[in-house]
Amino acid sequence: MNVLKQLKQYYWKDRHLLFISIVCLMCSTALGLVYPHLLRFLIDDVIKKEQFEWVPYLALLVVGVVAVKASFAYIHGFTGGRLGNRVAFSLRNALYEKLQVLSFQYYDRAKTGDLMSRLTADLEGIRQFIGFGFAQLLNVFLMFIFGSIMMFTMDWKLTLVTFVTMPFLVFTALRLERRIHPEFRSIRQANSNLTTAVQENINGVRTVKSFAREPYEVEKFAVRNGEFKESNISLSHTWAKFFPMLELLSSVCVAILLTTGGMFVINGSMTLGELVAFFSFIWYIIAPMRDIGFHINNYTQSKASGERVLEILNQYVHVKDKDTAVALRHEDVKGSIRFDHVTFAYPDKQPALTDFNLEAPAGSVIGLLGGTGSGKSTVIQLILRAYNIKEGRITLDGKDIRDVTVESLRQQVALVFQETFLFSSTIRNNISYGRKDVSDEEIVRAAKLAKAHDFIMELPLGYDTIVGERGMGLSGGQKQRIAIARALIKDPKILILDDATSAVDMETEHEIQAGFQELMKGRTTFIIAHRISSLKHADEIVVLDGGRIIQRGTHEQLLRQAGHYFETYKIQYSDHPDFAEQKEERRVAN
Ligand SMILES: Nc1ncnc2c1ncn2[C@@H]1O[C@H](COP(=O)(O)OP(=O)(O)OP(=O)(O)O)[C@@H](O)[C@H]1O
Repeated sequence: MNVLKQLKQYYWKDRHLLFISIVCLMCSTALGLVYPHLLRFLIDDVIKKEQFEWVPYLALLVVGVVAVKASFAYIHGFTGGRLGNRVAFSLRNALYEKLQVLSFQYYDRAKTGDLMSRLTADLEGIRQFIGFGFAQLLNVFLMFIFGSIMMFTMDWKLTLVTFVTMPFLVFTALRLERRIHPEFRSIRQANSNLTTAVQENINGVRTVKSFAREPYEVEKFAVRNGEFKESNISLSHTWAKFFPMLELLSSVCVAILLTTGGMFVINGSMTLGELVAFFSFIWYIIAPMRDIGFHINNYTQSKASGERVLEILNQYVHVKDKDTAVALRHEDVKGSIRFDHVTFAYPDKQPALTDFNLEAPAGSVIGLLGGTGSGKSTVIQLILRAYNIKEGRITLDGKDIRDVTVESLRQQVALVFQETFLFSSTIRNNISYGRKDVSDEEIVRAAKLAKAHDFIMELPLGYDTIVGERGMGLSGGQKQRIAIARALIKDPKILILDDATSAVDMETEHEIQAGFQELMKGRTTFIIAHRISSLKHADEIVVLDGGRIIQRGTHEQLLRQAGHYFETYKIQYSDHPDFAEQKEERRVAN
């Protein structure tokens, strides 16, 4: 019930639907109690006393009762359906909203397939339970109470005798609940593992095919599918074990009733009509007891689902605004960034940056160079406040970035990654993604600056061409140019190019960079690149190794020093005419 309590805010606002649904189900159940009385009347007062003129009235009454009962059932179904769907709607929105605010730290470990299964299968479980399961579970108890009251008022001795197996029935039903709950949890987990396997396989289809690893993938899927099957089989085993037991215990009740009740009728302490009515009432008790397994099943399933959904909703958000955080105004931001003795480690890892210091005045260009894993991307992530730092501070125009709202901070920054993600939408929408109101002229201007306009115009639908989620039909370089245009349109104060020109050839890189020269004016730019050609115009180049700065200076200064920068230069420019000249300059300088 704790899960239901935690989910209260999602269904409580529609409580009128819940109440109507429950009341209607109760009324429908209560009306069912009329039948046994009608039966008793038919046998004892009509058939035995040969008052057959009552039969048509009784038949009409039954039709009337059925019609009213059906109306209540309809209202129960209608309101329950509405309630379930409304709850699912608000939960789905809440989950999606939460997914937007969860920090990078969460996504570092999250599995897409798992998240998808929580947003779909688990939500469906909750919808079913809140819409119908809850009212039905309550109805089970009501049927039991109504039925027992009726039976006790008719013949309390017979009722007591009949109820002798009830404690065993309840005990078995409760044991069943305890057993199947963990099984449902493993089914849900196995289901999400299965979804993850499919999702990763589809996402990585090119890698799978290029390594000819289809058989391995099939096997991996078969293992997970096997786990899913085993969890389901284990559940049906439990079910198969318990269900006959519940059936047996309820049949014992009926047998006791028939024997004892039969004796009562024979010795005249009960009429035949009363026994028949009693026999109908006993189903009011047995049916809920026998179905309690099904309802408990339903309840435990949705409880397991609810736990998985709540796990996301209750997930801690690492990066969030302080109460005193101020929103930056775009026009006031100049863009100077400063790292002040920053040491940062990803969770459970060695520091990715150690005592990192950097001064990037507004409008300057900072180049970051270093081997794989040296910490370049981490510098960028920290500017965006993707993670919280524990030591040191990062400031924007002198303000600690923890004192400004995350949204307004990120609005000042535009990023172009090595890997471009395009949404399955038109090229126009992909370019204008970072801003709300953008004119076509601005889109074209940005595309021209990013050298994307010409190839876009060659596409059959131009800017209205729909690209797939992986930028279907576009080359790596073309995707990247769209990403560059997307960054340009944001008119950012801080521009970050994370290996942004790695997928384009040298000539295009040169062209794009010519565009960048204009773009970079008035913006602080961080360039991560492996090519010296992308960095050499930077005002300062920082060379990183193992999270520490090992060299810093301008291109010219660094070329005059022995070290990583010059070694990289040597490798990239060894067959370039400038190289001999540079070598000579260095020799003279040394
Ligand atoms: N999300 C993450 N979670 C945990 N550790 C990470 C994460 N991202 C990076 N790291 C670790 O931090 C260190 C620095 O990584 P970073 O991505 O900053 O290097 P990089 O210089 O950008 O490398 P590359 O050129 O290969 O992209 C590495 O040891 C890396 O394994």
